[in-house]
Amino acid sequence: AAKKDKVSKKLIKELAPCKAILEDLECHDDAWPFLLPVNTKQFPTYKKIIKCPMDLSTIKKRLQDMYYKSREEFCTDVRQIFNNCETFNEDDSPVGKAGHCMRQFFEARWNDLCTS
Ligand SMILES: Cc1ncccc1N[C@@H](C)c1ccc2c(c1)OCCO2
Repeated sequence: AAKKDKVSKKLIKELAPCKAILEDLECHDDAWPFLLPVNTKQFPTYKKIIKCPMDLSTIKKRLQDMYYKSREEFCTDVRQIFNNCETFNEDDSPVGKAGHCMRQFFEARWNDLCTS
């Protein structure tokens, strides 16, 4: 039991900063395209083109459900949002530009975390 407690304490320590980063992403001016899963009725080709849909509300739920076993798993899901955005949207489209801006914001926050 002691070993397990050590692991879960480490995990809470690791994932607490991820929750803070997620909250900052959610309230960013350019977060609007990424707050909820892309509506595949509104974008019928999305499901065909994007194999791993991801959005901020899904990541929030996964954090709450203790789905992530490490900080890296959280980071991979966030990057999935921006990779999907680049695949589906033109760079100079409103959504494409928002994706590049949000990715830059995230990677800077992620670096702070990893160098803190
Ligand atoms: C991130 C993303 N990638 C591809 C397609 C959509 C989206 N986001 C949705 C919310 C979205 C983004 C932009 C919209 C929209 C919905 O509905 C209509 C007008 O513009």
